[in-house]
Amino acid sequence: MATLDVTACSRWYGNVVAVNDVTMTIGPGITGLLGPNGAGKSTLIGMLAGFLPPSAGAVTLDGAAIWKNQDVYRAVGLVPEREATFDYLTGKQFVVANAELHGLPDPGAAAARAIGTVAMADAQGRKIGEYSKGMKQRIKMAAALVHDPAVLLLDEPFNGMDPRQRLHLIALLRSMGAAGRTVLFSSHILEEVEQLANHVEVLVAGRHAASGDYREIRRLMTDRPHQYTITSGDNRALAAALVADRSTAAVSLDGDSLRVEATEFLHFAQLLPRVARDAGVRLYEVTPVDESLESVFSYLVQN
Ligand SMILES: Nc1ncnc2c1ncn2[C@@H]1O[C@H](COP(=O)(O)OP(=O)(O)OP(=O)(O)O)[C@@H](O)[C@H]1O
Repeated sequence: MATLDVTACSRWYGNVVAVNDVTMTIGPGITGLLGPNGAGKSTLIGMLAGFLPPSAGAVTLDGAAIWKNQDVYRAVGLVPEREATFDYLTGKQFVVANAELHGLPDPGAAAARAIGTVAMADAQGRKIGEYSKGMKQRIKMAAALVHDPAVLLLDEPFNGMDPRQRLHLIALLRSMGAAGRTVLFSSHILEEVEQLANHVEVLVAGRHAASGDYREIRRLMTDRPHQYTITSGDNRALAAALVADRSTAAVSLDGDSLRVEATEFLHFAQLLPRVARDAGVRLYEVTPVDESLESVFSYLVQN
C-alpha cells in the first residue's frame, strides 16, 4: 500500500510562497487535488514526484523521504501538465526511452504493456508531433506507467481534452484506483473532481483549505452564506415573510428585485417556495449571486 505523507511542508521560490505549511495524507484510491490557478498544486505535485525539494517540512512515501531517493522514484509515475514532449520521437520510442531510463529488464515489453493500457497501440508508430492533445496526454501517461508505479501523479490531466478523451481517461484512472494504486490528480474544475475522486484535498493560495470526501467538501461549499436576487409579484410582501426566518441573514429591496442573503443553503431552498406560496406571492426569478469557484475557494480559506 503506497501512502504519501506531506508534513508541515512549505516550498518557496524567492519571495513567493507557493506551498505554505501543508499537511495531508494521500492513500490508495483516487484523490483529487482541487484549487484555483496559482494555488500551488503543481508545486506540491513536483515535490511528491521528487522533482523539487521542500523548503521546509517533509514529503514521504511510506515513511521514506522522496527527494533524491531513487527507490521512491521507481514507485512514482508523473504525468506533467506541460505539453512539451519529444515531438520528433514516435510514441513507442518515447515510452521505450522511459523504460530504459528506469533500467527495466525488458524495455520493449514494458512499453508495449503501458501503450496497451492507454489504448495507443494503433498510433504508437507515429511521431508525437502529429498527435492530438488527447493522444499526447495518453502517451505521457504510458511513459508514466511504464515502470508499473504504485503511485500515479497527474497535473491537470483533463486540460484541453474533448468529452470522449475525458471519458476514456476517467475510466482509465478509475481502473487504476480500483487496482489499489495511489492516484492523485490536480484540477481547478469542481465537476472533474466530483466525477472521479473518492477523496478531495483543497489548496488555495498555497494553503490547505479543506479535506474530505466529495460530499463533505460540497457541504462546506453549500453551507456558506449564499446571496440571491429574486424577482416576484410582490417583493415587499416576500421580504417581510422571509425576514422572519432564521436562515435569512439579510434582505434588501434593490430596484425591481430583492436581495437576500441566506445562511443555510438547503433550508433556504425549501423555505423560499413555501413562504412565497403562503404569502400568495408569485416567484418570477431566483438567481444566485457570486457563485464563482473563486468565491467558494476564498470562503473556504477564510474559515
Ligand atoms: N519556478 C517558479 N519560480 C517562481 N515562482 C513560481 C515558480 N513556480 C511556481 N511559482 C509560483 O508559485 C505559485 C504556485 O504555483 P503553482 O504552479 O504550483 O500553482 P498551481 O496551483 O499549479 O497553478 P496552475 O494551475 O496555474 O499551474 C504561483 O504564485 C506561481 O507563480
